[in-house]
Amino acid sequence: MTQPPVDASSSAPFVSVPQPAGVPILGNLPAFKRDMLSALMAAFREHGDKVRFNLLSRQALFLAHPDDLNHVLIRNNRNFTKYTRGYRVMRQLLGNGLVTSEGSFWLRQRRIAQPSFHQKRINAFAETMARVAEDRAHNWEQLLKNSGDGAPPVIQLNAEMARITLDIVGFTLLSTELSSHSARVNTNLAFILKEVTRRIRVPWSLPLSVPTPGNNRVNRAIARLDAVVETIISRRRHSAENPEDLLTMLMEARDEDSGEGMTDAQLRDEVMTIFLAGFETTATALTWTFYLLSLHPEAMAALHAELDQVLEDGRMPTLQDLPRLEWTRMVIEEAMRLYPPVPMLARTAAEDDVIGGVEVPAKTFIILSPYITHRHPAFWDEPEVYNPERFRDPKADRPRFAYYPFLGGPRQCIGKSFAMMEAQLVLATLARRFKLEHAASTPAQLNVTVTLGAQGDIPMKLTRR
Ligand code: HEM
Repeated sequence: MTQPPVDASSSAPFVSVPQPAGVPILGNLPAFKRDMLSALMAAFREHGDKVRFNLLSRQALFLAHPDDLNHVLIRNNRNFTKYTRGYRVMRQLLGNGLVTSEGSFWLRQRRIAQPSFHQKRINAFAETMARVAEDRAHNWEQLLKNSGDGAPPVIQLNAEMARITLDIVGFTLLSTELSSHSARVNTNLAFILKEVTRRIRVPWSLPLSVPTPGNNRVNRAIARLDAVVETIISRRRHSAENPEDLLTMLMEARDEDSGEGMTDAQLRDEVMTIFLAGFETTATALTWTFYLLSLHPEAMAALHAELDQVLEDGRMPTLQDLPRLEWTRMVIEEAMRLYPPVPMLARTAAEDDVIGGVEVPAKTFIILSPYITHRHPAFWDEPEVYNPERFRDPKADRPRFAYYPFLGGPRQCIGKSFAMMEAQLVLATLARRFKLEHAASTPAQLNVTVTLGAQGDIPMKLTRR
């Protein structure tokens, strides 16, 4: 379902877009502060594809229709920048790396990083990805052995997945073993992402330099992550080895004009970004994939049947197996439809524009949400129902932005192919040997920060297949 063609001369003024009722002065800000994703969903259900919000002094426009997403992310992408409050807070807390930077500086950094993500390069990571998952599988075997004939051991799913994906990013992109830092990176990053979200939702917050107890806690978490990043960089600087990885590319990059390399601070920000973007997201995708499989035994049985057929004699999966691990791909894609690891994104309109027939003034804050568009009833039958079959045909007749867990356009996730290959290999490696059953009596609750995690963690009973 596409929207009627736009005739700019007959476009509707911005104020004609429906707006949910808010409170005096603060407008819709309190509803956002309480639960932004639910506020967006309620507004979408009531008002449809475009909803206007009043956020204290700023006007925001939420867009759910794939045509409008195409306009913002591709057609007129240059007009939609990351100069938003959210990215500013992320920049303060996590630095000015690939995710948060803008303009010619971003483009230069993206060009430096791009070769590390070429398909050929990524293909060479397949073995490492499967091996890291296999190492974790040995650990799970040990847990099962230790439990003997007693109650099956219970693992914390997200922590397990984060450990695996952090190690994969470490070995493949930084040639560094990171699992010993896993708990520290996980805890501190989770805390910082929560803080980023809190700061975005309040009208103002004190700069980090003001030593309040809250700021001190944030600064300590940043310092702990910094210490891990600094160890990685300084070890490399003092090492005789020069592996062909992303870290080397970043360290050897020279400015075309000045011939200068990146400053230590910039290098730190890029490595921190790889932490932020490269492991938490894939861990979240795998967590929801396993969780949903545990709630849908028929989907789990289909997965096991596929793995038994493709990985004869229970061998480890390889790069060559990926095209035949079709159901494995489909359950991951359906999990990312229902629980996209990045549930909401924002942009700022640099200049006046017309989006889907509506005049949008410069400085309007634009809100996008894969979580909501992935449930758009015009593009998804029974959107709340778990059904991996939707993804059997990769060329299914859907508009480009009906499904966009990795975004699209120039700012599309640089790690898209890396992440899909990693998720398929990790899921195949683990699911061919184990069955995970949800071990809590109540369903997992969402924890919405920059990413879409579960509150607490998701306990899973571990058994051998
Ligand atoms: C399932 C896993 C993943 C999902 C769903 C995901 C999703 C996304 C999304 C939605 C964005 C756009 C963010 C924005 O506009 O602010 C993004 C950007 C990015 N992602 Fe991913 N990502 C995943 C895995 C990865 C991995 C494995 C890496 C690296 C190893 C990575 C590195 C990046 C980087 C560097 C950017 C910024 C790109 C740029 O603006 O040039 N991501 N990702």
